[in-house]
Amino acid sequence: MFKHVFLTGPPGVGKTTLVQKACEALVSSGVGVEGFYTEEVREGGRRVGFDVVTMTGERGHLSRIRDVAGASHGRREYTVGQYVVDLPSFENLALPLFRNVGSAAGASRKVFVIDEIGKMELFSQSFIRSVRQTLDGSSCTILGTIPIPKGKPLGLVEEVRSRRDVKVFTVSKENRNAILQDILAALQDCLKHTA
Ligand SMILES: Nc1ncnc2c1ncn2[C@@H]1O[C@H](COP(=O)(O)OP(=O)(O)OP(=O)(O)O)[C@@H](O)[C@H]1O
Repeated sequence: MFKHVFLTGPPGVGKTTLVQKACEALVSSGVGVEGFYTEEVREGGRRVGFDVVTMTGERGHLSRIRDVAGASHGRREYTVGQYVVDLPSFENLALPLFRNVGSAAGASRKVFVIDEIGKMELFSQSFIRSVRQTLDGSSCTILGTIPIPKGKPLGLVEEVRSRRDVKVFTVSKENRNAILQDILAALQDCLKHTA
């Protein structure tokens, strides 16, 4: 019996788009949706970083390329390739969402979106703890995304992938236009068991 649904697949294949379509359908059918997704930020045609966007429309930095990130002022820098992760900004926006969904009043018939559990997000130990708590919690269904394995295994990502209560869909260019109904069916099934 699955409790959570995760999408995986290569970068840019359409995971976030599917999460957004699934959320629209869930909201139309009366299911509450909370959480966040990440969105690339472009300036003058080039990608300058990523933002975290909550379901209620709040937005903050997740990362910026080095030349627009500003000076670190001696603070420890967390980087992924050319991107400098803005850990305080990410944590200020994302962590309160977990606290809310974890409360008894906020949890049932609700889907909590975590898009994504990736290298940048995993610099936050508080985020890792919050994800684990939500995965283990009794009444909330997660719709999340994880990257495909590449290079050094990412602890929490592999943990999620191998959990018996997580249904993982692998998104490809071939199936991305046909997989939404299967994702929604899996989520409805999860919700039946957590309601
Ligand atoms: N089914 C589709 N058909 C055509 N284009 C699509 C489709 N789904 C997504 N795209 C386009 O592909 C691009 C990447 O989509 P999206 O952000 O959903 O991918 P992603 O897998 O979440 O990427 P990332 O790994 O960077 O998070 C976007 O420009 C989006 O409009």
